[in-house]
Amino acid sequence: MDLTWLLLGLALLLVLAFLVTRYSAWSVRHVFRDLGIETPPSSVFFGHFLEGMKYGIFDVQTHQYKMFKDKKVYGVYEFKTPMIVVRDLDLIKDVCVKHFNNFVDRRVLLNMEPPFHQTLLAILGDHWKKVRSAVSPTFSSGRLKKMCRHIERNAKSLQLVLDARQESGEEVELKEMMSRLTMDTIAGTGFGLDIDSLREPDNEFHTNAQAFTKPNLAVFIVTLMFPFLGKIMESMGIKFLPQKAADFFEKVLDNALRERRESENAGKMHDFLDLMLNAEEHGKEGEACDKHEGVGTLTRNEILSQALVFLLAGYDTVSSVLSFTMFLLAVHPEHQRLVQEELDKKLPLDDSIPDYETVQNLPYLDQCISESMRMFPPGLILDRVCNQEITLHGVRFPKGMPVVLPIYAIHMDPDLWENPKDFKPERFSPEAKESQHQYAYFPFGHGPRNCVAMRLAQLELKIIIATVLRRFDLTPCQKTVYPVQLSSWQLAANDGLWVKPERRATK
Ligand code: HEM
Repeated sequence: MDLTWLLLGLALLLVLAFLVTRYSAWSVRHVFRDLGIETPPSSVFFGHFLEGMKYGIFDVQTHQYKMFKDKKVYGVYEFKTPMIVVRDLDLIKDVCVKHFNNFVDRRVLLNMEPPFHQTLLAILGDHWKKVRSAVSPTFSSGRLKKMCRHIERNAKSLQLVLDARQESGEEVELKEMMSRLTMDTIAGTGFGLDIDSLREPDNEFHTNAQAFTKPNLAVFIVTLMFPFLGKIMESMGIKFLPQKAADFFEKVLDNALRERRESENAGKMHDFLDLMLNAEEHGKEGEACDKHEGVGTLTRNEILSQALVFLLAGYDTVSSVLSFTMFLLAVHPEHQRLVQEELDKKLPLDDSIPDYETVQNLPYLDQCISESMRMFPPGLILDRVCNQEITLHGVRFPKGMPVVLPIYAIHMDPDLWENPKDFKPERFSPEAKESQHQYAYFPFGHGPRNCVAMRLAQLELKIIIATVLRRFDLTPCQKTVYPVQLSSWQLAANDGLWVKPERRATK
């Protein structure tokens, strides 16, 4: 009898939750009508989410973008949340740069647990400004030069691994290999740690980082549908990100910070850790941000959060661009040859690893990397939230409205890029760039909230690709599948990115 009542109660609760959610979804259907913004047909309950499930995020983004070809913006519903998608490039400039103060924040759907809840990606307003100014100097030219030795060390390691593969005639799946390499590089550039997951398949650092790239999508979807259930699940220990991996990194980061504090090299390495320790001297955990003594002071949680985002934001992004660029060059040998000719001309004729100075002037390699990030940008969309109502180019952005900038669709727009599916590095030659709209290409975002580590990322990309292509020809192999079939949910090739390294005949 008790059980029957319990089940009945539960069923009633579910029906009630469904009705409330359905009603609240109905109650926002007028938003775009009131704003005079068109929106593709959608389900009241799911919004446009089901289309994403059915066709995948890439196709849905480009399809909706094409539907409103002559409009500055259009609207989409993520379940019941209305969001304005900006497709006009001048309006994108206004949102990201000219009227940045109205659009400082990103949407924070699911944040990490303390102590990692204050990453640059997630924090808001003045708090973000303070932390961003403390972190930005990490990527000055002087510091980047010092970080370079870690990139060079890992490039050497990659060279040895590729030597072995080519001797045994094995093919290489680039994404897997580049993920390991990137993790080793981040551990070095960020924390002064020497790890070698390239040659140690079960490296703990790498395994835990991998766990972070496979979050619990069910938690994410349920939170989108019923935000209140997200909080309940969290309190029950059902989390979006794996707690075991978070605990592992908290320990690693605390150890790295402690060892550095006690080391005689503290303050002399000029890397991210030094900078964070320097900022830590004045900050006290628990203080409200406005009570800090000024810009440049950080609490322990702020430091741990930035350290973790350094790991996470730099991992999948850099490894994706490395692997897609090398893959595209393998399937387009004519462009690979041009990169190699440039390397042969500009780099010393020995086996040394290219360094900070030597990769500064490799324009054709730059063009190939840019073209690869146009076709396969790791950040598919950017978002901002309007914090103060504003009307721009006749479009009213109400306070609190999420604003989406569809990077992938813009990079694939045939009106901006002729035959956008073709790999043509010539699009980024100095002459071609002059005729491009400055806001038609933004793999690192735009404006004050763009990628804080763009220069480090570009340095890593150039050193690693130059190291590989100086010594090897990358060629297609039996497992190579081109054109690339992207997964529906993330920037990943369904069939992998397979190539064969062959030692160059000329070297
Ligand atoms: C090719 C590699 C990379 C790409 C394509 C990339 C792309 C991006 C994009 C699109 C954004 C959002 C920008 C915006 O909203 O306007 C971003 C933000 C960010 N990225 Fe990167 N990123 C890369 C590498 C890295 C690396 C190596 C790190 C760290 C070491 C990093 C750390 C961050 C951080 C902390 C933010 C948030 C910045 C803020 O809100 O102030 N990224 N990145």
